[in-house]
Amino acid sequence: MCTAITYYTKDHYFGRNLDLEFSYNETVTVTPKYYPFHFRNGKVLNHHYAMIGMAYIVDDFPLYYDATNEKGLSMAGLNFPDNADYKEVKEGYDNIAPFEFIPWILGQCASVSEARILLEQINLVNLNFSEELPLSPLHWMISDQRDSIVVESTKDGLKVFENPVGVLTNNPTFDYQMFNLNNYMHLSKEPPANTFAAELELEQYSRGMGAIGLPGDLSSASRFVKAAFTKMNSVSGDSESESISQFFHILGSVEQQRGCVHLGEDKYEITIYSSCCNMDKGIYYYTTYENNQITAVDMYKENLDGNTIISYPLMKEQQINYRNY
Ligand SMILES: C[C@H](CCC(=O)NCCS(=O)(=O)O)[C@H]1CC[C@H]2[C@@H]3CC[C@@H]4C[C@H](O)CC[C@]4(C)[C@H]3C[C@H](O)[C@]12C
Repeated sequence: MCTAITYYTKDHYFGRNLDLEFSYNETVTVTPKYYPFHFRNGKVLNHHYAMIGMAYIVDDFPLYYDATNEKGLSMAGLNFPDNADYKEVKEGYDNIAPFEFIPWILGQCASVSEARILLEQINLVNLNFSEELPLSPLHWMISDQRDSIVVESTKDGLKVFENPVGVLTNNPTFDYQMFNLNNYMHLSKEPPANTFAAELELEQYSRGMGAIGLPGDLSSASRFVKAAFTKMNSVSGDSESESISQFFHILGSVEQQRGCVHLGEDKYEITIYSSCCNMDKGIYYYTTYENNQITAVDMYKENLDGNTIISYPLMKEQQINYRNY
């Protein structure tokens, strides 16, 4: 499972937790403007927006999990098991495989409203990358500096939801996640008043009691509520340091600690990495399960007029700042 969020201060930020029990060899990947994207439907994008994000590179193709382009448009794929339904190739549509979806949108669109136009033409097809990399059931959050939408291809067809919360987790479908927030409208960052029974002398014995009932488990429906509450009530300064610190704390509220979600045998879900991309500056920050220090890659330090993919392996070991050695 995963959680993606946006967060806006002076600048705009987009990122996610990637939760899983294993990892491919994903790297922070910059695709410059002249890298030719060959799509399975025969189209080629020889010139497109550059992008930075987390990708697993196979046969010189960047399989992006999440990315941000030069305009700040950002997109992340999150697991959507049993609900995702990809279609047969359809005449008259842009037939795009799920693994091509991020390059297709981020390569060509500068904003969510431009993405909406391409989405009207899109048919997500059931085409895998290779025998070894089968189709993954995904849904996507697409965000810019103002808006967020969620795209889900299910048995009912392709749906695009407005996402006023700027949060996405996994199952069930997005309309449920939004409706479910109604159940929590009584939660508050303020101390509670006694509305339980006037004759009882109930007491506020601790800070934080206004949000008693906020889910704390790691299911996707619960993470959606927890992340939404944390993000919507978030307060931080607007400097780069304050903004990204706050961002990682919001993601931290729904991170997976090894041991709490058992997947059989000796397998456990963990938050493999957490990312935070400054959409305006093209800087991709991340931490990993065993490296709490933030590492960053700045897209604009690369030659974006090039045609070959640039890839930075993840720093996965703790960088401890020993003070008396
Ligand atoms: C597994 C991840 C979602 C995390 C998650 O939610 N895990 C909980 C599982 S559960 O919900 O608890 O069951 C997703 C998110 C993005 C995905 C890649 C997208 C590109 C590419 C697409 C190809 O088709 C297959 C290989 C490919 C590299 C994909 C592998 C994998 O699928 C990735 C990493």
